[in-house]
This record gives sequence, C-alpha cells and structure tokens, in this order.
Amino acid sequence: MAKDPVRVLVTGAAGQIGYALVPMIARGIMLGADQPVILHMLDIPPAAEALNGVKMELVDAAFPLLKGVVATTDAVEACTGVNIAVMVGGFPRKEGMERKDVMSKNVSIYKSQAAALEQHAAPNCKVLVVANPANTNALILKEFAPSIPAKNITCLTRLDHNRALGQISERLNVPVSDVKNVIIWGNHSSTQYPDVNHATVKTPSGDKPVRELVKDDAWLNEEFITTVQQRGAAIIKARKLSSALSAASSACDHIRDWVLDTPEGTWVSMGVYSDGSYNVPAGLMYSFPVACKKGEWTIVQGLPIDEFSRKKMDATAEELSEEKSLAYSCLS
Ligand SMILES: NC(=O)C1=CN([C@@H]2O[C@H](COP(=O)(O)OP(=O)(O)OC[C@H]3O[C@@H](n4cnc5c(N)ncnc54)[C@H](O)[C@@H]3O)[C@@H](O)[C@H]2O)C=CC1
Ligand SMILES: O=C([O-])CC(=O)C(=O)O
Repeated sequence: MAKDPVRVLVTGAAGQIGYALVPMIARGIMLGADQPVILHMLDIPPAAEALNGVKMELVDAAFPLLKGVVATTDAVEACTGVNIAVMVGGFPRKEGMERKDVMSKNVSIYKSQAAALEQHAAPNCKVLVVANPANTNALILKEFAPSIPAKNITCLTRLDHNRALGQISERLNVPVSDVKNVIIWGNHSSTQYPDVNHATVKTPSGDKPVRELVKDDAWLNEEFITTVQQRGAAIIKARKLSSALSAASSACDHIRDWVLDTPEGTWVSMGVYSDGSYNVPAGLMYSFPVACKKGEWTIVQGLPIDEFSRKKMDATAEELSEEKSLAYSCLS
C-alpha cells in the first residue's frame, strides 16, 4: 500500500540552499524512494516572486513522489501540519563576517517562528535548524516553543561531519563511504572540534583506526582540524557565496538518519540539547556523536576523552554559552 505523504517545511526556500534542497526532498533523497512528500516552502515577501518561480520549477520537474507544494510568505500557513521542518531561512554570513555578526538578525526570526511551529506543526514534528548561528537559533527555537519536546529540535553539524570524512578520504585516498565515526563536538563555528580519535576506515583486514592509517598526528591535530573548522569560510572565499549543495545534501543526511536509523556500529554528528553528557554543560545546543533508532537519537556514551580533546570540547562549549547570553541580550 502506498504510504501517506509526509509534509516537509523548508524555510528560506527561495534562497540558495533552498534551491538545492527542495529537489533533493522531492526526489526521495531525504525520506526514501518510496515516501511521498508535500513540500511547504516559506520565504519573506521580497522573495515571493522567486519562491513562486521555484514552485513552477518543481511542477515542471514532474517528481513522482511530490504530491503537493505550498509556497507562501505566511508562517502560519507554512507551518500547518508539517511533520518535518528544515529551517534554512535567515540572513547568511558574507565574506569577512563572523557568525556573531549575523546573530541579532537571526535570533528574532527564530523566536517568532518557534511560536508558529509550536501552534501549527503536526504533533511530534522533527525540527532541523540550518540557518546560522545554527546552534543558537535552534536553542532559541527550543526555548520559545516549550511544548515541542527538546529532543525534536536539532541543528545541522552534519556538513562539518561530512567535511571531516571528506578530508580523511582524500588524505588516505580511500572511498569516503569506507570512513566512519568521526565526531564534530560543539558549535557549528570555527571553534567546533572535529575529532578523529574514534574514527575508522574499512580495509580488507577489517576496520582500522584513522590515526593508525594516517600516521601523522601533527597533521591530524592541526591542519586537519583547521581545514574542517574553516571550510565554510574557504567556500565563501571561493564562491563568494556560502556552501549550498553540500549544506542541502547534509541536511538530507541528517533527517534521513534520524528518521530511518543510522547503520549498526555507526554514529553521526547532530547538534542536540545537551543533557550534561561528556561534562558538556546542560542547556546548550551542542553537537555530539549520536546513533538513531526508530526516529530517536541518543548520544553515544562512554567514549574515552583525552586531555587535548577535553580542552577543545570545553572551548567550543564556552563559545556556545557566550552566544546564548548574546542571543538573549539581542532579544531583550
Ligand atoms: N549549518 C550549516 O552547516 C550551514 C548553514 N548555512 C546557513 O544557512 C542559511 C541559508 O543560507 P543560504 O541559502 O545560502 O542563504 P540565502 O540568503 O540564499 O537564503 C536565505 C533565504 O532565507 C530567506 N529569509 C530571510 N528571512 C526569512 C524569514 N524570516 N523567514 C523565512 N525566510 C527568510 C531569504 O529571503 C532567503 O531567500 C544561512 O544562515 C547560512 O549561514 C549555510 C551553510 C551551512
Ligand atoms: O560558513 C558559513 O557561514 C556557511 C556555513 O555555515 C558553512 O558553510 O559551514
């Protein structure tokens, strides 16, 4: 029997990530090749005409799984009945700007959209915040939508996770699909800590630790980390626009794994509401290693943390605490 359609909201759908993301969703890349979808697309009035153009292209592409499109500038209409909300709308970082600079423009958007989601989304709606500052926007959304369970609100660090896999794959000249279990700890910012201490590569003689294969701790502890931390800025420098196709693809990976499970023995990175695991202060939206089963993520527990990692995990937590205070000061 055919499945009922799932309603997926994409905010900022007339923007660059939106333009890459909506066809991926309509093709089944986010929710599976047998899952019909109805797309809800929200943007602001100045982008209404462009949004309508995206809707026209979705019709023209004749996607078999796409059962309907709502394109609107009304947040209530956009949020009504949605099962999944991918929050991309906001003001992006431009060359030379730090994520802090985009804070005040974005947190007020997330406060008001929290209310629309809380009141109008389907029960148990899963939320992924992509727009920067992603962790803090997600935290504000959580704080101002108290009836949505905290575990349903997440932010995107899967792009950073995938960037880390990509760097290891290139360095070792192995397929990226053979590399797994890197971790992004903390903030989606240049203080994030990409950790390879538990990552492995599939080889003909079994899974081997990345450190053993790379045999260059200096590279792993310095250049690898800064390359991943600074990748967003490097893309902006090269394209004069921030990452879009990789961000869209990673957003699909994030939701797909959350809804359809991570493979046994594999974890991914997601920004989630901290419960104090790994001595990360509770109450921050912090990226952890998570495994997903039956639509629920759980933080992978018990990984040994060395002193080098501890310092980096604490530094990114510190930045998130500062962002949280700054966000509240922007709202007051
Ligand atoms: N977490 C991550 O890994 C990544 C996050 N980003 C962030 O994603 C966001 C989107 O990036 P792009 O698509 O490149 O930006 P963009 O500027 O091309 O698109 C943003 C869209 O949001 C719309 N928008 C603005 N305010 C809105 C509101 N209140 N409600 C609904 N829509 C609204 C704009 O009109 C625009 O169409 C940015 O904040 C960017 O920094 C980008 C790459 C990776
Ligand atoms: O760096 C930016 O502003 C865009 C982004 O979040 C990324 O590419 O990781």
